[in-house]
Amino acid sequence: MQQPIPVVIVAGFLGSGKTTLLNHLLGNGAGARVGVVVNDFGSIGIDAMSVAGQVDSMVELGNGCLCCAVDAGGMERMLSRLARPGADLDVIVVESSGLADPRVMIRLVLACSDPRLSYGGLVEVVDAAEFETSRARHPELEQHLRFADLVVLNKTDRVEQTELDRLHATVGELAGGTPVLPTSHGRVDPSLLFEARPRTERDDVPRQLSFDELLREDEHARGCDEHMHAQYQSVEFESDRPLDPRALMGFLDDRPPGVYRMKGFVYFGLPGHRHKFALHTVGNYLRFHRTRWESGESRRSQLVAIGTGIDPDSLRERLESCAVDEPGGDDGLIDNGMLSVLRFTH
Ligand SMILES: Nc1nc2c(ncn2[C@@H]2O[C@H](COP(=O)(O)OP(=O)(O)OP(=O)(O)O)[C@@H](O)[C@H]2O)c(=O)[nH]1
Repeated sequence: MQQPIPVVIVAGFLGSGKTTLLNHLLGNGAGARVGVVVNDFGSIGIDAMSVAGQVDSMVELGNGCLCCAVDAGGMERMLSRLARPGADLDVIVVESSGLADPRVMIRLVLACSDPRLSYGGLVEVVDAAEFETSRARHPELEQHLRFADLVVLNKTDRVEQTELDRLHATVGELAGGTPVLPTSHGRVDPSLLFEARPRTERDDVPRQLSFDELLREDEHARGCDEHMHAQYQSVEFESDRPLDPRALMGFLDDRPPGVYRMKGFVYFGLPGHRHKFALHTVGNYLRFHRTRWESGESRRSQLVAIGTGIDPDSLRERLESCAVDEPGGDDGLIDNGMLSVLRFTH
């Protein structure tokens, strides 16, 4: 019989770099056929749009956290669909939402009885620049490290070397001996992940909580209220009208309180700047990336804001006020506002 397809879970807090890592794997997999399950917390599938086109086979689950929106049967159906004969996948990567509980994700994969599938390990992505702030707010993030088979300490370019060394040690300690790989932009050698042995097979690594304990723990039965995502909300905004760059930058400089993460695509519609601009904010971090519109894709902006205590109406109102009928307006200024966007564009 053929070897079962390993199912690797990629988890990590909001904006830590999971999609970036996934895209790196897809682009550098040395010919490996990769199937993907993507899960967005918001109802607009920004992550799915960010990986589409590169992946051999994808299942998308939007509007809810995989760990609560899907039961074991649902997970098995999704994975079995990807593992269908003919798809000939080498690995399936499940990218969980930034608010999912990795323990639940592991349990869902382990509960699959399809012999074509096997659990391939948990990769926990940590944002080096935001970790200390995030774990102060969500101490459960420390626990998540303990279930990882590999911790990717991402965004090392955003911290000083001495701080990085300190973080590396702290994360390593919290992860209880699991390897910690410092990197930037998710540039992890794919062979590390596709060959990662699942935790069930590893007896040499000190653990604070055994795998059986993890499985026995019925924390999820206590309900979703105790998960991080119960505290979080997502607010979606879409517009067919172009957004004025100066107005949008004004909004981004003064983001509504409670917004931790924003992502999506922006259409400015200005001459020379008609690309699809991907927007990401994580904490104070702000970046645009130029991407391409698919052929036939309508030129529009789609944004998702994720955070706590956001007033959805006022957020949408403020974004709506950035939309214009005619890009560029007629103020006669040479700088049409794009300079401030381009300063944050990579
Ligand atoms: N400076 C820097 N930016 C990074 C790095 N890795 C990812 N980013 C950026 O961080 C932002 C968020 O990255 P994503 O890969 O979308 O993060 P994510 O974990 O998938 O986000 P959610 O799915 O919303 O939880 C994007 O702008 C990335 O380009 C890195 O190593 N360094």
